[in-house]
Formats: sequence, C-alpha cells, structure tokens
Amino acid sequence: MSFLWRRIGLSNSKVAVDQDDNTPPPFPALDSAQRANVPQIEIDGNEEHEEQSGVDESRVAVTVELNKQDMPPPREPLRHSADLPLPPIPLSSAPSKGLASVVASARAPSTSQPSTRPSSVTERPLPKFNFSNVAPSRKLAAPAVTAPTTLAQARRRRAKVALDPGFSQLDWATLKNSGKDLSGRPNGVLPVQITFDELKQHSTQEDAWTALGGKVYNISPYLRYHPGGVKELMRCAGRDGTKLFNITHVWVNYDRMLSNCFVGYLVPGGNS
Ligand code: HEM
Repeated sequence: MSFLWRRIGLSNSKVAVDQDDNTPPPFPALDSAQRANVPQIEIDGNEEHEEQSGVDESRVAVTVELNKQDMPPPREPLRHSADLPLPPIPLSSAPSKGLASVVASARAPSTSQPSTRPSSVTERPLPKFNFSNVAPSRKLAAPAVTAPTTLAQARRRRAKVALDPGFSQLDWATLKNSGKDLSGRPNGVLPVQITFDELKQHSTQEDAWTALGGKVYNISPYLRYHPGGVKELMRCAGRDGTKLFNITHVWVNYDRMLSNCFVGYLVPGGNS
C-alpha cells in the first residue's frame, strides 16, 4: 500500500490517497452482466455471511441446476386438419351436389355424420414428466435481483451524481467536437514522454493527469462532466488509472472521449 499526499479542491488542504486503491465503486449495478464473472458463492441464509465476506447480497448468484439428459422428449408435432386424409365421398351425393360443397362437407363433417377420421392419427397425450427428479449437473447463474426496500438502502447501493447544468455527456461531446485542445500543453507542443514521477506531480483538480492504457490524459477539463462524479474520477489522478477504470466501466471508450485531452505517453522511469 503506497500513499500519495494530494491537495483537494481549491483549499489546497492535503489528504493521503492510497495509490493502490482499486476498490470498485457501486457501478455498474452489482448484479449486472458486467460483473457476472465475479466468483459465485452459495446462499446460506446467514446475514452475517455478507459481513464476513464483504460481499453484497445483491452480488450473490443463485445456482440453478439442471440436467439436460433428464429433459422430457419433445412433443410430436400436431398435424393440421388439412394434412389428414380425406374421408371417402359418398357416391350418392356426388352427382346432385356441386364439387365444392362435396369437398367442404368432406373436410368438415356435419355433426349428424359420424366422424370418419382414422383412429391412427388421433392426438397422443403428452408424456408425463416429473420435474422433481431433475438431477443437478449444469450450473446456470441467475443474479439475485433484490429491490431496495428503503430510500437509504437505494442511496447506498447507487448514489447517482447530479451533474451541474451544462455538464452533460452531450455538452462534453459538443466541447470535444469543437476541436479545442484540452491537453493543457502549450499550443503546438507534440505529445511528450511522461514518467511516473512526472505523472504524480499532476494530482490536483486544476491539474489532474491520469494514465490509461499507456497514454496520459489531462482529465481536469472532464472532471465536472464525469457521470460518476469528480470524487470518483479524482481517484485515478496522478497515477495509472487503467485498472480502476477497467474494473468500473471497461466499455467506455476513453480514448475517443478524451482525445483532445491527450498529453503524451507513459514511459518507464521513476516509481510507479
Ligand atoms: C478518465 C477516465 C474516465 C472516463 C472517461 C469515464 C467516463 C465515464 C462515463 C462515460 C460514464 C457513463 C457510463 C455508463 O453510463 O455506461 C461513467 C460512469 C461512471 N464512472 Fe467513469 N470514467 C472515467 C474514470 C472513472 C474512474 C477512475 C472511476 C472511479 C472509480 C469512475 C467511476 C464511475 C462511476 C461510479 C460511474 C457511474 C455513474 C452512474 O451512476 O451512472 N470513472 N464514467
């Protein structure tokens, strides 16, 4: 565990920030598909279990077990009445009635006529299947969806950050697409090589750099636009934020979002 003293806000007061703190924030939702690869644990109905393991109950996956081999055989497809062989046309009625009415009466026999349907094509009853005999073999993970019951619980699970007016993702896209250089470098200076020691110097809100995938970005202009809030984003300021970023939302295309904020490449040198 290594600590870095970081100035907070405009007050210049300093706090110790754990450089190795990659604890994921409560986003994405703890029972989401993104987190589906977290190790599963069995439910034991013991509330204390959560406390001990540090696992939120909503992360617990219910284990449903099915055995494919024990599934009932597929039902035989029903035959359409049009596929059934036509009953013999009574010869006596053929000359007097039109052909169409003869065919119609043959397909839909009147109630007065006894059915001529061959007994071999009568519908077979479905085979009986006892689901209690299903043996466990194949595991399917179904996330336990537990709706928060109180307002406090809901807040604890997912505290939504209220962005200031004019700082939506759309506003950021507009600013970015304006082509303005947001790297903070003097105009015309080419991307530079940045060591870890240099990176650490940029850890305040007014001058925050982070390294993502080997590239260093000036995240100060983006702070107030970040849907997860300034505080969360500042956790990766002055250090390599790749791990924390990927744990949180690997699907976000940071390279495109922060293209105007690109400062340079992270190179070995200094202490990481
Ligand atoms: C500089 C890199 C980062 C960029 C460009 C970025 C961008 C974004 C974007 C676009 C979203 C919305 C994603 C979505 O709704 O699917 C988001 C959400 C979020 N981000 Fe980041 N992020 C960055 C770093 C971080 C870091 C380091 C953390 C902290 C651990 C973090 C925490 C969050 C959280 C908690 C949300 C969820 C907000 C909500 O409740 O909707 N982000 N971020």
